[in-house]
Amino acid sequence: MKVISVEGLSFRYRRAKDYSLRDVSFEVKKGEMLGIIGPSGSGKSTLCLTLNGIIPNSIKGDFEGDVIIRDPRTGEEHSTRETPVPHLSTVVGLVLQNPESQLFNMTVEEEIAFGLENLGLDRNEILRRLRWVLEVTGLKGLEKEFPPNLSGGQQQRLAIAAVLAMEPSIIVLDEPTSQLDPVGKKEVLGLISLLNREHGITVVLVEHHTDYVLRYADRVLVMDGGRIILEGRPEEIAEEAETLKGLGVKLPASLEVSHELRKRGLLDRPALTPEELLSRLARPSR
Ligand SMILES: Nc1ncnc2c1ncn2[C@@H]1O[C@H](COP(=O)(O)OP(=O)(O)OP(=O)(O)O)[C@@H](O)[C@H]1O
Repeated sequence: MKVISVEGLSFRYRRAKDYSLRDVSFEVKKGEMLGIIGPSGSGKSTLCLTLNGIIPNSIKGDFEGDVIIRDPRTGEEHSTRETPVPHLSTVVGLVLQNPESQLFNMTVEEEIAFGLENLGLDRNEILRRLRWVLEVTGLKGLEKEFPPNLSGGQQQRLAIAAVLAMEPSIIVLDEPTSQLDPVGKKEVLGLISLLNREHGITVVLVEHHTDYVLRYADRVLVMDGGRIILEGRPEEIAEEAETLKGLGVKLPASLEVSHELRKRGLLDRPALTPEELLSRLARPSR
């Protein structure tokens, strides 16, 4: 079942000279993890903002085409142009780069409960969701903490927890690890995999870590100049190492090495992970 359908989407910010998105079309199926990569300024963040309706409802500009979100629980379809953002955010949750910009309550539990109180849920339902998200995001025991006192990884997990409490079926994350140290990155990427694999949440992930995207995403979009220039499974995208390098996208070390070996006729296809590269190099047929 398709949960996101983007059709002929173009967007130009108010007063901007150029379009930031140009005739973008793609679909996301229920339970998929879609990775989005591309150079800086290629339109990845703008695309994320269109998926929960912030563009064009709150950030206005010239908007053409359609973004349709289907709630797999009810089967209802929402055109983002015609649906208020608070309603869409119960189907599509959005997590941004900088966790601090998303946290504004005095304690972890208030941060998580905030959106739920606004939904008008009763106390028992709020407590049920609070317990669940604290457990899933590994923040149990930190309920009374002041969010700025948490580590970067914990803060970003809290931002994800607050989004998750709305029980969206889709989560869109725009470079959620870019402000984090290596430990924080690992925590957050681990949580995203868990949500996708164990909890069936559909994930759209913009991530500079191409190694993670190529390892875990089901499908990958590569953007440049507001357009989708490549779309495929990670193995297919890995075949385009030269194009990615030309765009300035940082390749995972295993892909970089296997690309060079392949150019010299020493490997028949690219390796997505160090484990794959090592096991193929150990075999006579590569
Ligand atoms: N609020 C805005 N007003 C006008 N132009 C904007 C605005 N936000 C982004 N842009 C422009 O839209 C284009 C796409 O930017 P966007 O932030 O979506 O790219 P990105 O791929 O997410 O980049 P990065 O990886 O650096 O976050 C850029 O040319 C950018 O300057």
